[in-house]
Amino acid sequence: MSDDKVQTLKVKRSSRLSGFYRQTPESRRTRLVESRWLAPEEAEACAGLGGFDEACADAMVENVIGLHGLPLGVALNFVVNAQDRLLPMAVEEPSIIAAASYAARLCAEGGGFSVSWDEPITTAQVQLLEVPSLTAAETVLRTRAPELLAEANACMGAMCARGGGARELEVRVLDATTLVVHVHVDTRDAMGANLVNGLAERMAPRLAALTGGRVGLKILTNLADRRKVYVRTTVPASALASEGFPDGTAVRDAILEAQLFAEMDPYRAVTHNKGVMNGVDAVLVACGNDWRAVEAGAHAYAARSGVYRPLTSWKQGPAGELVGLLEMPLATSTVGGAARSHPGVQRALKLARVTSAVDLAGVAAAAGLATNLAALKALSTEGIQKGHMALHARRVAAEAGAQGELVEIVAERLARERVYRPERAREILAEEAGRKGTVR
Ligand SMILES: CC(C)(COP(=O)([O-])OP(=O)([O-])OC[C@H]1O[C@@H](n2cnc3c(N)ncnc32)[C@H](O)[C@@H]1OP(=O)([O-])[O-])[C@@H](O)C(=O)NCCC(=O)NCCSC(=O)C[C@@](C)(O)CC(=O)[O-]
Ligand SMILES: NC(=O)C1=CN([C@@H]2O[C@H](COP(=O)(O)OP(=O)(O)OC[C@H]3O[C@@H](n4cnc5c(N)ncnc54)[C@H](O)[C@@H]3O)[C@@H](O)[C@H]2O)C=CC1
Repeated sequence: MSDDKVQTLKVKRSSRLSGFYRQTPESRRTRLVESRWLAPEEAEACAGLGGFDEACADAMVENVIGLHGLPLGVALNFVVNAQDRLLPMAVEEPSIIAAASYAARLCAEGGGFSVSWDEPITTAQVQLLEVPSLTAAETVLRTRAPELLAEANACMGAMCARGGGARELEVRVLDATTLVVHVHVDTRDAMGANLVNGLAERMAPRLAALTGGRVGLKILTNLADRRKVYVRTTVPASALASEGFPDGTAVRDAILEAQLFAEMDPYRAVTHNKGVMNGVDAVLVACGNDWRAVEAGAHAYAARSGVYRPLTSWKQGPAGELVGLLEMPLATSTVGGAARSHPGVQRALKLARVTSAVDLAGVAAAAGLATNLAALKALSTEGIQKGHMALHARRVAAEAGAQGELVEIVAERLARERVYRPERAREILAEEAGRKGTVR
């Protein structure tokens, strides 16, 4: 066994880092080193732009004129499949990381998150138009499927050697003369977009020759419904009690009502799902994944019945507990894409102890179930404004010109007054700066 593995077994890292949010970024990094989540040099490398520079950026996209930063935080308290995890989150919106950490703490009281997943299948679509006989085309494709899959695998030896490869060929009829051929490929730790797009282009002429059709588009589908992730969590009703809401069962019932609202009304379901994507996207962005692909797939999946529905479901369990489930397509990667070219991505994956693409999908989905729970709990009790705006107040204070400890002082006063206007922030700042004799 490697030294690293022995170390991992000896040191059980906790994701509960009490008081973390009251620390400075620098002392938080030190804390991650002390608690053995990061090596000292990794923690140091997180500072600033984390080693991301113009040369990296210029190699990544086109027409680069500079860099664009986002805050990188960590969500605490996650226990996923009985293992403590810290989740890196890159996001511009205040209160999401706090919400994820808060809900993960509630879920930890019921044992955390149980996560499972499908094989990492990415699907290529080859469109065939003007097919003379759909019946004959379907028959020939089904008969030749083993041979076509073998040919597909012959052009991706390295992927097959990793345990991936083409798994199934599916034929779908779109109209009287149009077929689409799906090639389902296990792409292991890659999202697999470039791989299956290349495969679709290679296979298309042969598919056209076999069916007599004309080749149309050749591209993956982002409705990755063969690549789903499943998360379950349980929160004891007693854990839901909070200041001003001492009856946890009443909070649970209010969350169940909120769930019903989302099930009955697509206008509400969209916002409900935005609360899920708050957590999912923040983890995906930190880990350099294609969140647009995941977003597109998630919403198509939410509407698969013909009506847009919530991605999560909250129910009452047999012992009165709150049981939450999330099922969604989640095509992730730990190789390829930005993983190669962005130094922060490798660090984020390491901090989260991500072992594979499906593992990343599992923790991102756990984050999504958590942010959904936090939002529903806030909405069902004190309302979203109190917690969210209290954190938003820090941004208002900073925008008004507050620096250092004055950010917290001004933000606290804004939150107490429940007024978040920039002019009020400037007034408070002038008072506080005057009181401290501080030049801002
Ligand atoms: C914001 C909280 C967590 C406060 O909630 P609270 O009850 O005031 O928190 P607390 O002081 O009791 O602390 C509980 C834990 O929360 C975390 N926490 C607490 N404060 C911080 C902080 N400053 N920074 C980092 N973490 C924080 C931290 O983990 C802490 O545990 P501790 O470490 O003390 O043991 C709560 O009000 C909440 O979850 N609100 C929901 C916020 C939210 O969903 N924001 C997203 C923006 S709104 C939106 O986009 C989605 C929405 C709402 O439209 C979706 C929908 O409609 O369904
Ligand atoms: N509609 C969409 O979603 C589209 C997305 N894209 C973009 O394509 C990129 C993702 O495509 P990929 O093919 O995943 O990336 P990629 O082209 O960087 O390929 C990843 C490669 O890594 C190699 N690899 C090394 N170790 C591996 C392992 N353990 N498991 C699997 N592969 C391993 C394989 O050769 C694999 O093909 C993203 O940047 C995405 O934004 C591109 C076109 C369309």
